[in-house]
Amino acid sequence: MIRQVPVITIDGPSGSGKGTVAALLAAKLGWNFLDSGALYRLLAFAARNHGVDLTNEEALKLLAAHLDVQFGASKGGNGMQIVLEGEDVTQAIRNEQVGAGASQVAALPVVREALLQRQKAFREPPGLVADGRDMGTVVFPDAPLKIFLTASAEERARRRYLQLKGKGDDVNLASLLDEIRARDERDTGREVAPLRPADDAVHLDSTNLSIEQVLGQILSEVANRDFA
Ligand SMILES: Nc1ncnc2c1ncn2[C@@H]1O[C@H](COP(=O)(O)OP(=O)(O)OP(=O)(O)O)[C@@H](O)[C@H]1O
Ligand SMILES: Nc1ccn([C@H]2C[C@H](O)[C@@H](COP(=O)(O)O)O2)c(=O)n1
Repeated sequence: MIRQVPVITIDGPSGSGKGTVAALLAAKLGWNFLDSGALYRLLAFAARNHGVDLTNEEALKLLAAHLDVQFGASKGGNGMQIVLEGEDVTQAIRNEQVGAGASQVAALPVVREALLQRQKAFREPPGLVADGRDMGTVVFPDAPLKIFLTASAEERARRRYLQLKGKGDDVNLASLLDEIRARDERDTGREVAPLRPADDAVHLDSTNLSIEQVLGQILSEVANRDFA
């Protein structure tokens, strides 16, 4: 029997910590890493650069199909560098405005279809850790381990506040909580590939867990499975 390249999916709402934990897990296992949210963020960012309206489905479909992006190791070697049309946008795509735009374009079926193969192509030996909203339900439904990572909206807003404040951004906790709730509503309420746990997902609530504790619990799940 031919074995498929193994995939571990980590889905969940914004700020639950899935990106952080997925990157650490991929590094620990020596596997590839897909930050699928970055693709939607890149599309929203590129649309703004090209003056494309976020409701213009035809233009977005074209832009998504031809997105000129490279993912590589960051110069320090401890993260990912994202280059869009020759420009390093690693930090520029990480604000809440781009996140909201990403959530808006992600609700369009033509956009999701245009980005689907690009995501599947990350499935390369020896394995893949993929984080997002529909990794376990749509993109890699046969993944042998699926995690659904959550945390309370208040805790997620607090984390985002600390993260952005740490970068020197001028942020307001109440506004961040509103933005997180609005994004949750859009991501869970859309018709196509909504944020929801796969039927066979392992649920993890990280509200009262440190990053190390979350990683430890996922590694226990990995140890219980045969990924050879
Ligand atoms: N368990 C945790 N405890 C405390 N802080 C955490 C925890 N997990 C993640 N964080 C911090 O919360 C912030 C958001 O985490 P991260 O970007 O990984 O979330 P995310 O779910 O990938 O969000 P998004 O979907 O918006 O990209 C980061 O600053 C990260 O260091
Ligand atoms: N698999 C995915 C990943 C992301 N999105 C959308 C919804 C999010 O609000 C937005 C930004 O994602 P983030 O970088 O915050 O994880 O992109 C999606 O629909 N499906």
